[in-house]
Amino acid sequence: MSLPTHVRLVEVGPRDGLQNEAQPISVADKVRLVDDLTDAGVSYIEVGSFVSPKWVPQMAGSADVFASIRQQPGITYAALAPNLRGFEDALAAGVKEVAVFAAASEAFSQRNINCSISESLQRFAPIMQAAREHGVKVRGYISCVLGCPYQGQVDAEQVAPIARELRDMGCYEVSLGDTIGTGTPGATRRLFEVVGAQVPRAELAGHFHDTYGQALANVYASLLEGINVFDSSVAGLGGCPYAKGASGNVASEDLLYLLQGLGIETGIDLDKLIDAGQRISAVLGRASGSRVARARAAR
Ligand SMILES: CC(C)(COP(=O)([O-])OP(=O)([O-])OC[C@H]1O[C@@H](n2cnc3c(N)ncnc32)[C@H](O)[C@@H]1OP(=O)([O-])[O-])[C@@H](O)C(=O)NCCC(=O)NCCSC(=O)C[C@@](C)(O)CC(=O)[O-]
Repeated sequence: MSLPTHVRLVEVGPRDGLQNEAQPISVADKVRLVDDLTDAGVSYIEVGSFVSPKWVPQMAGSADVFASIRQQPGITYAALAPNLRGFEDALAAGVKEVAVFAAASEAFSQRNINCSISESLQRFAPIMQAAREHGVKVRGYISCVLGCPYQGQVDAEQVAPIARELRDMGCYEVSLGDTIGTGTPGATRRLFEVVGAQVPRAELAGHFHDTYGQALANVYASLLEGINVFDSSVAGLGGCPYAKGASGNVASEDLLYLLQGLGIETGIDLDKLIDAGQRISAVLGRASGSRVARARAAR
């Protein structure tokens, strides 16, 4: 398969990246991060989550963040919604696109959203209905597609029917999440072969955490499978509160560097993206998780 000429990056740093941070991060710092990403030319930014603050305290101020970010036309500013309550809160905050999140492993589903996989899909049904009524687009996530922190191995055959169900319910795209980063390029290719037989590849995205250092290789394997949308996190921020030891997503700067090297367009300015990552890393008081950003800083 030939490589695409254009890839869409879904920047999840402000949500997936920050949700696991123990230290308080001010609304102003979150707003600054989103605005910096807008200025860098990112076309899709996941800004926050309308989840229970008891479960994920760091996302509690998401409505305040939405109220203060500088929204530019043509850019999607999205949020997670686990249930109808979350969807309604997102709607009240002016959110135009939400993401629902399921898991490929029963154990992870219970730890993350306190219900079984099938119950989670039932919970999404009223969200899909309300979203249709309000003209809100819905993206779907599936976690643990290449391994689960509680159950271990997850087969692609477990992922495919959930992806198909999310699509049938009305998700315009389903992002397959390697939550604990154990996936390898071989397993990634097989995953997209199996899931791609049930859901068109143009409606699938890759979401790779870099815990085992495989994320960029998995992106490349996905490109070879015809996948054109990837989630990433500026400065490699992140980890999942319900996957102990999981590190951040593939760093957006490193992903962009890879894509630029392949001649693939994204519309994003690498220097500005690096600046955005350096600024939030300074707020967090640690070095950027992006190797490209660190290499540039050392020059
Ligand atoms: C789904 C629930 C709410 C179920 O949690 P529950 O305890 O079963 O829910 P409940 O309906 O029994 O409600 C319990 C309390 O939460 C409140 N509540 C209920 N819903 C909401 C809401 N939407 N917003 C705010 N508050 C809410 C509700 O009002 C009540 O408050 P109380 O009466 O105790 O004061 C909970 O488990 C939850 O919020 N989980 C979120 C977990 C999460 O955000 N995980 C991280 C995101 S997923 C991820 O990172 C993976 C991904 C997407 O990146 C891909 C990958 O890497 O794999």
